Amino acid sequence: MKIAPSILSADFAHLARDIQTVEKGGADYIHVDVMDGHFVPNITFGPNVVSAIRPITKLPLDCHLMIENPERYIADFAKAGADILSVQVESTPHIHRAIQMIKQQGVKAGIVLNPGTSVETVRPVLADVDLVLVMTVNPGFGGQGFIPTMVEKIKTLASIKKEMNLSFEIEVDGGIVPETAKECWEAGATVFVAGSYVYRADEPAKQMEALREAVAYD
Ligand SMILES: O=C(CO)[C@H](O)[C@H](O)COP(=O)(O)O
Ligand SMILES: [Fe+2]
Repeated sequence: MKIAPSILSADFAHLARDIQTVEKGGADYIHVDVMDGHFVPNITFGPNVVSAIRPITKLPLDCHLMIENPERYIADFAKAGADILSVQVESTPHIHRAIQMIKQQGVKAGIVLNPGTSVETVRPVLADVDLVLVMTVNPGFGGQGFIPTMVEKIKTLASIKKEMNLSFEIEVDGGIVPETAKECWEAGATVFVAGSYVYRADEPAKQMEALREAVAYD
């Protein structure tokens, strides 16, 4: 499994410290939640913050764009140092074009499905992406409860992936704790975003270890 701590739950006054803590603790990616106050009712980081944190970690920056018409900012985020750029399929009428724009920047391309968006919607572009992120909460805020019906959706996606012989990662985001991580892993998820579970604790490294253990012993 890969663990991607979300800096949405970090202490913004000590972002460098909090990123380095999870890097030392064995994180695989740093998950950066970009929110514009339109697509979701919250505002967070822009490309300037991505370029500021780029030099302080070797980990890939996994940027989750929750912004309307993300095409406008793909080049900016790529130049800022994003390694994976994932766009919400509901945020643009031109998801295929957005994916191509991300790839032209030499960055890994991901697509994100809100809880109410079906996997069938993205079947025509699955062969073009490196990652599919299944939102397991409604996007906008950290600390929300996992939506249990998303497990079935992950299973459906994993079965289409197998049927089409594709190799994209299946990422889950929202309400990830050991119990939900285990369910998502068994359903076929491979990358686990965790914000509040990792950061709202005294020892983020121990939290990540607990996620790995939940998956290891089934
Ligand atoms: O995309 C997100 C919210 O829109 C965050 O990545 C997600 O909510 C992580 O937070 P938590 O693990 O606390 O649920
Ligand atoms: Fe996210």
